[in-house]
Amino acid sequence: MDDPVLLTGAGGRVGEAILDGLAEEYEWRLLLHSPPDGEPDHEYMIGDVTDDALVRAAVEGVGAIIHLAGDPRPEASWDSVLANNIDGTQKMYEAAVEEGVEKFVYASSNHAVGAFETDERTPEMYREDDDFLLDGTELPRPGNLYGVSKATGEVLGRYYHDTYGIDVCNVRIGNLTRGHPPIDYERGQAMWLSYPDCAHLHQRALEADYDFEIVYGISDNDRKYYSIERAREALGYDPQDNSAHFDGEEKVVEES
Ligand SMILES: NC(=O)C1=CN([C@@H]2O[C@H](COP(=O)(O)OP(=O)(O)OC[C@H]3O[C@@H](n4cnc5c(N)ncnc54)[C@H](O)[C@@H]3O)[C@@H](O)[C@H]2O)C=CC1
Ligand SMILES: O=C1O[C@H](COP(=O)(O)O)[C@@H](O)[C@H](O)[C@H]1O
Repeated sequence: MDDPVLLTGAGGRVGEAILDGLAEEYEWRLLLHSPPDGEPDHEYMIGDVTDDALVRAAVEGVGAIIHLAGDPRPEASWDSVLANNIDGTQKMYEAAVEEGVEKFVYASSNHAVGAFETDERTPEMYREDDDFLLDGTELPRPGNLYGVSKATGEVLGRYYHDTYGIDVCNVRIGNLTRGHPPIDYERGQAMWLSYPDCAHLHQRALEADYDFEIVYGISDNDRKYYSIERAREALGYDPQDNSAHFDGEEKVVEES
């Protein structure tokens, strides 16, 4: 990707993981919601993704967008996800197709399919010996309004891809934590995404050739109930981390 890459929600956790790993790999344009504490190392703009004029200015001249901005709280209200997640994503897509942006990488979520985790399946499905596996071909099944907003973002991508041809990669991100997997949280360990694997996955989403994809964004965890085969096949994703290699905060197995 030779053109600049727009990273929305750049001041958040996923943005931090991506910039940690890929700061030098691209010419970044960051979209921040509020003024940063220090001076960022990259070009940046400040504003809200529901602001048409700001969004158009942010998208001008970029070749790709990684769209992270939004309300990430599973308990977020309808008013919040309607504005920040759904309307904001639609405005990003509209500006992207008008500007001729090639690739749109969208931060979807495990919560788009959270209602597959029924009382009958849990907690067994979070364990290594259970064979329940979602692969991205299933219909969304959100368990909260935040999940509804993430599924809606995926459908917006389907529409803008089918109608305007923009390449779209929806990443159903699991549970991103820095350094080690969540502790005493089987579900979080099953869907752990390490910071380095997060950066690598987004790099592959910027570099690979595809049309419209839905992939799961997790590390190569033994416990997984999300398949990462589509991410491997379509993007060339090759995760290096596995929550089973940790005992609490300690890494107890080194990869060979
Ligand atoms: N952290 C995780 O484990 C997961 C994150 N995601 C998704 O990844 C994306 C980023 O999540 P995090 O980095 O964890 O959240 P975060 O809250 O750390 O970062 C989100 C950023 O977006 C900004 N933002 C929110 N509304 C905005 C608006 N209307 N206009 C402009 N900026 C706005 C916030 O100020 C914040 O800097 C979200 O879309 C979230 O749904 C999905 C699954 C898991
Ligand atoms: O979509 C998201 O999912 C992660 C993991 O969900 P959780 O219910 O196990 O916490 C969450 O941490 C993150 O904030 C959210 O955006």
